[in-house]
Amino acid sequence: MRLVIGSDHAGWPLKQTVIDHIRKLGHDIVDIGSYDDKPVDFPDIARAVAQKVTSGEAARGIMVCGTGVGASIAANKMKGIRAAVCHDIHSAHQSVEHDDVNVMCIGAQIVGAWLAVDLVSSYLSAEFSTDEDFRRRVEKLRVMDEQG
Ligand SMILES: O=C[C@H](O)[C@H](O)[C@H](O)COP(=O)(O)O
Repeated sequence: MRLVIGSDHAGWPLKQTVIDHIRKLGHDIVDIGSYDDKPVDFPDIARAVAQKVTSGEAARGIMVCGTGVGASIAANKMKGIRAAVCHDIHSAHQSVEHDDVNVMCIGAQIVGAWLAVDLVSSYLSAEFSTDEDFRRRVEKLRVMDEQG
């Protein structure tokens, strides 16, 4: 899978661990920054991650900020994005299976490296269900994106 990852300064320390893990899993990942602890605004990075996903350049995205919350709010402002903070394994895979989440957000101040890589593995191995209930609900999300 081709992926995109971004972080703000608070997420940056965890980001490289996540990237290394994703590469070991055999995925192709583009790192759009940030690249150090210099303060940056998470909406700018989340927007860039979202654009890579909505353009089709990446199948899914990952954002790492302090809590994952700001990143998910920002990414969800972008049409076509279904972003979620996932700090437990069940949410990491069910968010894809039921909700077709395409940007997973992680808080580097909340989870450690071991949990982060397990979250990412769960997220990447999950597929959107073919169940018509879940398809109908995600279609309603798409309509909300279009019409409010
Ligand atoms: O939801 C927002 C994120 O957790 C940010 O990473 C956080 O607000 C950054 O805070 P600071 O600029 O104090 O490091």
